[in-house]
Amino acid sequence: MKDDQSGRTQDGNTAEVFAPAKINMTLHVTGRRDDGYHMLDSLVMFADIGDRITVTRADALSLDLTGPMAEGTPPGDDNLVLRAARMMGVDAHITLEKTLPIAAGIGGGSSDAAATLRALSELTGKPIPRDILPLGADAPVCCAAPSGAARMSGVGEQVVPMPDLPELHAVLVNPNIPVMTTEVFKRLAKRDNAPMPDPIPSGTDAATLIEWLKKQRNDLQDAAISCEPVIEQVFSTLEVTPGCMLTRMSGSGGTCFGIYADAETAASAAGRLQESHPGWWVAVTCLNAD
Ligand SMILES: C[C@@](CO)(OP(=O)(O)O)[C@H](O)COP(=O)(O)OP(=O)(O)OC[C@H]1O[C@@H](n2ccc(N)nc2=O)[C@H](O)[C@@H]1O
Ligand SMILES: Nc1ncnc2c1ncn2[C@@H]1O[C@H](COP(=O)(O)OP(=O)(O)O)[C@@H](O)[C@H]1O
Repeated sequence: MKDDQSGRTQDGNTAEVFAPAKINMTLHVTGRRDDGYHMLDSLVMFADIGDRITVTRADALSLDLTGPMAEGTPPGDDNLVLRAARMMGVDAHITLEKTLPIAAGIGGGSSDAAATLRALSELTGKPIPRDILPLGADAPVCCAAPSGAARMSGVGEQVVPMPDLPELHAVLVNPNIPVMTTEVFKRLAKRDNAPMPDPIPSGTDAATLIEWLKKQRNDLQDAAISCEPVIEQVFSTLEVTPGCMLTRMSGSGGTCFGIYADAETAASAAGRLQESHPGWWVAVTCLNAD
């Protein structure tokens, strides 16, 4: 998601920043540090759907939640949007339009926090702090979202832009059951898996990238399924949609995605999925769109 497409506006008192869904196209767990955090190697892309943050200058810090997913979003001090504002040391009235499901493996909270940092920086001219990892392991990669896709490693603090990847047409499916990231990591059977091969292919077309992605993994999938077996049903339902070229889970789940050759095929698959499973959250999206 490039900056000029972020929907950011500024009139002196207000700034608005789009907080895209983060999709882990791959997620290799390569080790564990002494503090319990896991070493990751992940190719991350951003969707053209997400939440929206609007910040307005004010004498005190406050948060309004709107949007279809507002109800499940923590309204208090522990909301990552408020934590990001406190980290910036800026008082503002913040509106979070919540569209993404919560605890879904698509980085909603981290993306909201990163968008808040960018909006407040835009509003005040203050720089974004260098160490934003305390806002979550996904916060650094989400802060880099305007540059597009990235390879994330370390425990999430190392982010290398991947500027030359094609866009991909996807359907995201979440069974509307929150999955706790800590619990998924706890249930991992193997923690010392191979990283992605080097280099990640760039400058290729979508079909070549998809073939490469098929050989990569999300090492959290089995552990997430053991937490919430319905994820297996999400996979089997996605896999049989016409034109589905690849399925994977994002992050610690439970959102899974299918990749399709074009927007029409993806939209048709999404229609079928929503019809057969009205209780699931289904969204068509373009990943890594210009
Ligand atoms: C797994 C990933 C992959 O992108 O995505 P999500 O499923 O959250 O979207 C992230 O690493 C999650 O990032 P985030 O949700 O910001 O994580 P944090 O709040 O920092 O950590 C939540 C918990 O996950 C575990 N954790 C997280 C990151 C990491 N590198 N090693 C870990 O072991 C720890 O148990 C930690 O207490
Ligand atoms: N702005 C926010 N949006 C979503 N979740 C938030 C937010 N602020 C704090 N949280 C908390 O963060 C946890 C992880 O949510 P989220 O970031 O949506 O999922 P994930 O880490 O799976 O990508 C939730 O349990 C939620 O209570």
